[in-house]
Amino acid sequence: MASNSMAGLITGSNSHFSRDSDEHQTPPTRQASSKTTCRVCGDEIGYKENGELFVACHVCGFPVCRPCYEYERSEGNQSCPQCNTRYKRHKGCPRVAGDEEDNFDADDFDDEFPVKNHREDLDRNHDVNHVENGDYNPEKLHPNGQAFSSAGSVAGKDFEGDKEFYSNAEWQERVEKWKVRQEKRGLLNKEDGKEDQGEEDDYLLAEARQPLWRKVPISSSLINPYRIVIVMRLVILCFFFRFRILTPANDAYPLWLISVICEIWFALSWILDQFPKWFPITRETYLDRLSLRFEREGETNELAPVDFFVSTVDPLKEPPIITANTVLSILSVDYPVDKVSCYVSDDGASMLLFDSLAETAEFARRWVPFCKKYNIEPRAPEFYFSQKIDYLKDKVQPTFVKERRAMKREYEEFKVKINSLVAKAQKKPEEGWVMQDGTPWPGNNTRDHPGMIQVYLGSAGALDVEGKELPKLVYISREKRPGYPHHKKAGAMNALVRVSAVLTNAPFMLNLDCDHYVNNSKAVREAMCFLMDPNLGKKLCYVQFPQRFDGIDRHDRYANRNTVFFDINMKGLDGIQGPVYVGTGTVFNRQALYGYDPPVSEKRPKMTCDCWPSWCCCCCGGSRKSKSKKKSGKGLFSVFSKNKNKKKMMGKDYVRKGSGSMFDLEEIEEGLEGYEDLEKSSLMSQKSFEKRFGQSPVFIASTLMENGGLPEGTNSQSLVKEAIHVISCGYEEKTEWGKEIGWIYGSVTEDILTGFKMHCRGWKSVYCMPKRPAFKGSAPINLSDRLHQVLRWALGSVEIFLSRHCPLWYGYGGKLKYLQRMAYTNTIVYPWTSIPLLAYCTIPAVCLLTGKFIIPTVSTTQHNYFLSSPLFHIMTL
Ligand SMILES: O=c1ccn([C@@H]2O[C@H](COP(=O)(O)OP(=O)(O)O[C@H]3O[C@H](CO)[C@@H](O)[C@H](O)[C@H]3O)[C@@H](O)[C@H]2O)c(=O)[nH]1
Ligand SMILES: [Mn+2]
Ligand SMILES: [Zn+2]
Ligand SMILES: [Zn+2]
Repeated sequence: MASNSMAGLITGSNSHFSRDSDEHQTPPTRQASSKTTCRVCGDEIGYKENGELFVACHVCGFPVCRPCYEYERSEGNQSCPQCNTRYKRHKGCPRVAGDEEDNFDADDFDDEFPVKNHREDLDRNHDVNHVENGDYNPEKLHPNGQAFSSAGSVAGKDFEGDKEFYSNAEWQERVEKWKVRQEKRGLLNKEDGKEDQGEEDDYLLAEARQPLWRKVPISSSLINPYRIVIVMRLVILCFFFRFRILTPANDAYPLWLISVICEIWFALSWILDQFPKWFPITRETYLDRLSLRFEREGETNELAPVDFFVSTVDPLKEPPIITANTVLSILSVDYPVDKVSCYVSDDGASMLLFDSLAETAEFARRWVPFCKKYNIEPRAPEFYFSQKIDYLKDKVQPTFVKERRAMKREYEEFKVKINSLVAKAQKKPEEGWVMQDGTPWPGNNTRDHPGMIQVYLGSAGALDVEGKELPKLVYISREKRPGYPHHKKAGAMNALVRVSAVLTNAPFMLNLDCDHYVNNSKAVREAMCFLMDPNLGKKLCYVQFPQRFDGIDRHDRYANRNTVFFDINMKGLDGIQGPVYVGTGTVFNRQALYGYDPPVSEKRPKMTCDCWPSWCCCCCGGSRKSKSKKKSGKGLFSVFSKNKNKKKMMGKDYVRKGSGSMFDLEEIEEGLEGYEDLEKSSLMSQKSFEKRFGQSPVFIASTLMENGGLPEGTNSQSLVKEAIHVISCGYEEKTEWGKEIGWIYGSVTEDILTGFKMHCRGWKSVYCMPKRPAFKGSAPINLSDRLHQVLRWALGSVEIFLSRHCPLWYGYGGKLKYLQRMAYTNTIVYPWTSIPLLAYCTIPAVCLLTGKFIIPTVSTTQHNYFLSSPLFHIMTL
């Protein structure tokens, strides 16, 4: 089954080394060193009764004097001028209206934070204040790094009482590193500005600890009029129905009944549409803080790796040059190269795409360094070169113009090569396609072919022209056999999930359609501001970006832009449980796709089915045994490998050909002695894991690596073999793929279903709208394509409506918020509105033909109801 007959199968090794990143260095301007003057009025900041400096904001420590602080709390907008955090009440301060809200001020996720986090936040503030006052000094650390000496305490509390916080391993580690670096610095510049340097560092450290994102509420003066109009319209609707029901048309009773039913349906669908828009929010991210926190100078880069998925199916409808542009824009994203991998799924098994990718990889060796050197946007060459802007404007490098011209020429050459490949691919030769090395192309029959994988670039592959590493690029065509359902895009994505788990296993994955390129090279960083947030991140299943399009005519003839949906509905959902998944431009949390529940307080994720209330969850098995939880991926991995020979006894016809012994058992078994108990439990859980994830020990081991990464003791050759195994067409049989985990099957709008499943489990999602659109796609710009698309979406909704996943009755007892359920219901019942709409439109014609009228002659007041309803409809659209 497995084919590795392909020419030049290159595999990337998995060594991760960090690179000094010099492109993201924008240290914010330093604050004035004076910590005792008020930054609002310039007065001296006083001291408290107990002789300590007054601190207004416990989050950023922005220096503000007491009178200004009190003015701000009573008269102003009640929050810190720097970080916008709501001011907390100080001891001995007069109570101000709104104080009782203090517990609810931070954000909507606040109520779910474990109590400990609140404490952490508080304690962190101390330390920030410390920093702000120039007293922060790691030298004062207790040898065990657990407590500060209380001598320098300025924040009004004694540090001795707050030891728990400093036992936080992460923080400890950070301080430790910081200390080391500080010492190094000290050696380097002994005489000059050691103090200065320290202060600068203090400031950066404080800045890095500030929140990575902020919720920006939409001002009530803007949103309240809308709410009022909605309520008014609701009231008018009630009057309207009262009137309609009390005045039946006796001579045309059936007609009247139909029209009232239609009207009730319209009213209901209007309610479904309006109410999820009640609490819209927007969010702001702070990329510089992300960089300060995770990309410290002289330390390993701690940003989380991301696997990019691109799906393609038909090289004729989705031209290879477009796919190539998408791939190029991914390879050149502004992110550490060793943390980016790009997986291209080819459901069309086309040699054209295969060859185009080889060319693309070659071109990327010149394109990527060019993008990074001149920081250009967008990094998809086709769209970059067709921009009609003055590209000379803010460019200072003298070489830019020359290099740009050269690059443009090279891109044109590249395009010519791709076009000639396309031209060659127009007519399939009788004997099928033959690869460059003379072997026949395995995918000659697109419905019956083996799985194919080809790895380009990456650390073991080609370097760019400047000798730097490039992200890994992987071509994948999953196995297709007659009789095996392939489940379209959902099936392709699940294959990608498994291949990427085996080859790179990044904790986050970005999913793009082949016609959606990265328009903002910092998009992944934007997503990381949420996903790497220590509190929010663990609860997020994905970050959704709006879908934006190129090449739509000025009047948006076919309503491709979907402004109401992407700029209003989605923001509304963001204020509830999170935006729906729209199929592209989404960064996923890998754990969420594996069907786990979001972590509850301290506990590790557990698995439950959400098809029934929680009392039945014991039947689903698969919950992880507590013993195995603490094990590293390496250990569990070896447990599975060890039990390989037991598989036949378990009644499964699991035979893998030619995979041989992939892992050095002797070596990884070390340290397992004395874990009899563990072995038993993991044997049991192994079975349930296989039922869930399928029979790949490597894949199962990878699911246990909570922060991603590959288990130790693997080699890339055997990993590629395993990758071929996990994309075989029978792999998903008798597993939960597509049912409970990964992309969910059963609808052509698999995206709605997939997002819905995760929200039902209690995950949240976030809507991220950077100023520069993160991704851009090409929308169908001819009528028939657009109609097909809209029809397909409607059919997809109907499929969900008729499936067991219908939001009307699925997942009660779970954690789906009711407004969220309303929104999902709206997205799947809308196609049905066409029926009452049709009926309603024919009623007047029937009335005219039969001469019977369903509306009695109306008085002036009744007339007003009729008039006001459409009026309000226009207003609340
Ligand atoms: O068998 C298939 C069929 C489709 N695709 C890919 O799926 C994506 C979306 O398909 P397309 O035909 O372009 O659908 P659209 O209606 O344009 O896409 C929107 O609607 C889809 C269904 O809701 C979502 O999956 C998409 O992400 C979203 O952009 C494309 O990248 C395809 O290459 C496959 O990989 N395999
Ligand atoms: Mn599309
Ligand atoms: Zn002041
Ligand atoms: Zn502040």
